[in-house]
Amino acid sequence: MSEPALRLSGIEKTYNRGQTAEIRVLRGAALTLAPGEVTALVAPSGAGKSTLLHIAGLLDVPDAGTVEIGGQDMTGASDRARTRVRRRDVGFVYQFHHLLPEFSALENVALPQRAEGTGRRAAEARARELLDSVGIADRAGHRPAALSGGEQQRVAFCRALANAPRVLLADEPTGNLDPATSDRVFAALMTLVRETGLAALIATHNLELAARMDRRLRLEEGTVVAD
Ligand SMILES: Nc1ncnc2c1ncn2[C@@H]1O[C@H](COP(=O)(O)OP(=O)(O)OP(=O)(O)O)[C@@H](O)[C@H]1O
Repeated sequence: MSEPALRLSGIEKTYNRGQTAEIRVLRGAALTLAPGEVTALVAPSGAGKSTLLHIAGLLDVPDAGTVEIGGQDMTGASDRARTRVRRRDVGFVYQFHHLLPEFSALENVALPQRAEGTGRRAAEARARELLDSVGIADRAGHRPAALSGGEQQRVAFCRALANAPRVLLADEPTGNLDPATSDRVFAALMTLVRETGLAALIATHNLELAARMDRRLRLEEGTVVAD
């Protein structure tokens, strides 16, 4: 088997450690994502899926356990190394899109590529292609404030994929979308996954969507179990 795109093992995370309000969110959570596979992460609200996604995406550090991305163990890596791997290998779609308000949709999608040294024309051409794949090429010149919630979500999705990451981590990426648009975004994702060997972990409450993914995992009492 090829090397996992992402491997988490023994992940522990407690908020407010040592205080009376201590919350032990992750208790030995573990999962492995293979390239070219879309995995659903289903969890009730508050179960810790955002915490797990942030740790997997190197935005937060666990109290214990290891995070490997593309076979590289990130435990104890410097902030600089974590930032480099995050930018190059991880795409993130957040629940709230975090688009930059002063830039157009096209620029928002092109920026991560520019940060990695891609020239403007090439970055914008790819951005346009991605926006087209989710049906919003005609909105490329609009700023986020002039886009609907669902359009913003699609821009965020394109931005996450702009640098052709190894791993896509998404928190309710189709939450604001109507069923037809959600299908379209999901189809675009599946095409990319099959074409590029991207590994995707998609947190969702939508069981119908989860049923269409390759694999389903559940976050339960701080551990990850197969559904
Ligand atoms: N920075 C923090 N400090 C203290 N507690 C936190 C912090 N972040 C999250 N928590 C708590 O940890 C638990 C898990 O939070 P998390 O955001 O990971 O849940 P979630 O499964 O993503 O929830 P939702 O589906 O509602 O977004 C919750 O009880 C939350 O209140």
